[in-house]
Amino acid sequence: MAIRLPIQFAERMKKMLGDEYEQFVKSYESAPRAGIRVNTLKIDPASFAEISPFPLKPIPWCETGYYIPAGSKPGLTPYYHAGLYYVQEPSAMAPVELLEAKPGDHVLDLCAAPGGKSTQIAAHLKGSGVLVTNDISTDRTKALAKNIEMYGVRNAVVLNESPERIADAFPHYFDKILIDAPCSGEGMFRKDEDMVRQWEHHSIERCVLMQRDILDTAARLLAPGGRIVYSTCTFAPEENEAMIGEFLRKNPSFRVVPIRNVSGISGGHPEWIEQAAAEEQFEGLQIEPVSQDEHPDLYAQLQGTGRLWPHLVEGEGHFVAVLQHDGTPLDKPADQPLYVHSTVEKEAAHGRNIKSKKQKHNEKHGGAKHRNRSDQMPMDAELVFRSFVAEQLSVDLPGQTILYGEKVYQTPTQPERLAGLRVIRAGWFMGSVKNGRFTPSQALASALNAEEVKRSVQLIAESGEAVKYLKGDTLELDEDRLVKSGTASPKGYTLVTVNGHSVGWAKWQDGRLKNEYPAGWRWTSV
Ligand SMILES: C[S@@+](CC[C@H](N)C(=O)[O-])C[C@H]1O[C@@H](n2cnc3c(N)ncnc32)[C@H](O)[C@@H]1O
Repeated sequence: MAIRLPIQFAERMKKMLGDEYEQFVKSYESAPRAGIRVNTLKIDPASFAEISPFPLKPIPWCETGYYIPAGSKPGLTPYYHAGLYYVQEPSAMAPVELLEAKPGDHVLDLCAAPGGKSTQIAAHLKGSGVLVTNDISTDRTKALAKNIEMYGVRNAVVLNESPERIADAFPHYFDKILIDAPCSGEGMFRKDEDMVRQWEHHSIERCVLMQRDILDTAARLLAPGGRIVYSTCTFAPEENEAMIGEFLRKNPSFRVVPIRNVSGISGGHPEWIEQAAAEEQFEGLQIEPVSQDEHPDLYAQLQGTGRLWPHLVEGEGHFVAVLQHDGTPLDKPADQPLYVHSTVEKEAAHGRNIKSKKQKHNEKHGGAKHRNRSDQMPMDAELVFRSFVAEQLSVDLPGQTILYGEKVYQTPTQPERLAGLRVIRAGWFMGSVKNGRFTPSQALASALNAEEVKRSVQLIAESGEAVKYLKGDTLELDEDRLVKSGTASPKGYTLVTVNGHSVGWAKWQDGRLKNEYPAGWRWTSV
């Protein structure tokens, strides 16, 4: 066998799987399956298939997901830098498909870093509605923010918070909540052998306590009639069926939506809770077994949760449960006065608004849904930003414009909700105003397309010039390569695209394209 599985894990899996165990353990002899998910915010799957650097084979449970051959190096192509796809473990693509987020929804991804599932949710929202994406780890939130920006998401707020503090600021606000819970990671053994070594330290008990807290808090964040999808990449029933059983007992206004007819997804196993409880595996965790005789309805619901197995599908393994609220009133109305934390964080304290003409008109004439208590953004900063937009862009900016320090954002939510929270991105980051000048951000470039700017230049992936740009080089470039709208001068910020897909900014002058691609984003391999 290629991987030495922890003995305790192997013994437990043998008891759980019985005759199927041999097949399960054999799956560890083959290589993990690699997958990508096409970013439909930037390209449709059929158009991507025409330019894909590797052969694509559809993943049955995700319309935009594809297997790619082992050893494909998907992180080393200009299209990766253009955010045309996300490299994602295939079974991890299932939960978001079951969340059924649609344009206009308010969606929360509570445990989101590094952003695989958040970028998938954003694709379902198609730029409309609100995505609040959060992770408790400060370090991992940096990767989350970068991925949100690389994938061209315009309607996301990125937080680095505890679920409790988000629940204080957004009580019963979300139509859909994803909990991709921290877990003991048993489904990661084949992909990352380090996870085998870490398994002993990632005790199931510790994970159960975290998962319980997160699930309890999610119920305070959901709007009546909303949906929670809970997922893990582990096989332990304590973290899966037992966790959902406990949640349903505490929250009778929720029911499991059975996962049926989704190719590759098998049913949940409530009998494993009883089996494990009988063997006292739950000592100290206070998880009650679910018996088919005594709790037939709960038992049947847990059978409707889903499992992806490495010996049954091409993927590493996942658990997923869809929890639907019945719409009865929850404890607090969704539009109750906003809670404002007493310790307002430095950045949030500086959150000030630039009001659009429409917002100002609404406020004057009493038509605004929401009045802002923050200070007005200084007129000079507003003018600087607005004149950049007028001179350089041809786009309707979504949401409300706000200033955090020097940084300008278009936020999809009410800025007051963010006061006191650790905000990593208050919305789509436009750029910074400093000394009377506006510098556009990388996030602005990666979410725009060539039709939305006054000046763009197309670099060709196959010619090598795209890689040169991505490495930070200055390019020699004739003026006639610039695509300008109307009477725009050739000088100034130019959107750089790779075969038509935006990657960053540059400035053209006298036959040279000065590189504005940020150092932290550059292509570093030779
Ligand atoms: C399985 S990973 C998430 C992977 C991510 N959903 C994706 O698709 O890229 C679980 C994440 O939960 C975060 N986490 C752990 N405890 C948390 C908590 N109490 N609240 C929010 N996030 C938490 C961890 O930092 C980790 O990034």
